[in-house]
Amino acid sequence: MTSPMLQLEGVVAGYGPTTVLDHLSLQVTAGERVAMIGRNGVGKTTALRTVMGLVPLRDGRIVFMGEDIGRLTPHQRAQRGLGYVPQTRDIFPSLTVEENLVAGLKRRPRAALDDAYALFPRLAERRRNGGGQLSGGEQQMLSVARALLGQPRLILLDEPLEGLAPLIRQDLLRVFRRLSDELSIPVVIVEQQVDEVLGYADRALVLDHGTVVHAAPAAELREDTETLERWVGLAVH
Ligand SMILES: Nc1ncnc2c1ncn2[C@@H]1O[C@H](COP(=O)(O)OP(=O)(O)OP(=O)(O)O)[C@@H](O)[C@H]1O
Repeated sequence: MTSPMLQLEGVVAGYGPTTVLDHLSLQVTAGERVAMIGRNGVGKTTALRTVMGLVPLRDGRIVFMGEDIGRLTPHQRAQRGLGYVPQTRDIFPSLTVEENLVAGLKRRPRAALDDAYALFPRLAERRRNGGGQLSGGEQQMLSVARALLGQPRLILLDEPLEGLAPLIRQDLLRVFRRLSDELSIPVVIVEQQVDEVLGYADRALVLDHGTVVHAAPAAELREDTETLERWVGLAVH
């Protein structure tokens, strides 16, 4: 079996007196697309933020590419190859699309922008527009493109489809597919659009009270209305 790229073992984390992640364990292997679903407030965002070091680890281990990263700063984790696209769309509204991308280049040559534009032709068309003038879908594309300029080895996406029209959601999912299919970048995606994300992912993890309560191939879970109703509170068809 391929060794996991990312491994969480008994992760405990929370805010103040509240424990949100309660011995969360999961693994992600190379090129995989993993969906994380569950009701509101079960800890999905907290799980991604804890992997990035934005919420401190209280117990357990986080291992990335064989290294225990649980005490590293968010910046160090990003340097190790963890990419993160937060729910809040991480862009500068007062800068143009191109300036936003340049800010994400770090020390990479400017030619790397061509890769971003190839992946998102819409951003090439809008390169001189201000970030704040973009549609929600375009802002999400910019946020993802910026994260990719950091050359992540694994990318964490927090509700990237939220508030977007169906056609834009499909556009984004097509790009996310290329990440794993063509670039072998595994994707962990938290999403409320359960039907669409299960159509996209290989494997699904259902969270409740900060731990995995169900794990299955995504296609299988998509048909499993009983499990979805029980843990996610909705039927997808
Ligand atoms: N900064 C914070 N300070 C205190 N409590 C927080 C903070 N962020 C989240 N929480 C609480 O932690 C719990 C888990 O939140 P989290 O955002 O991880 O859940 P989620 O599964 O991502 O939910 P949603 O689907 O609504 O985004 C919730 O009860 C939430 O109110």
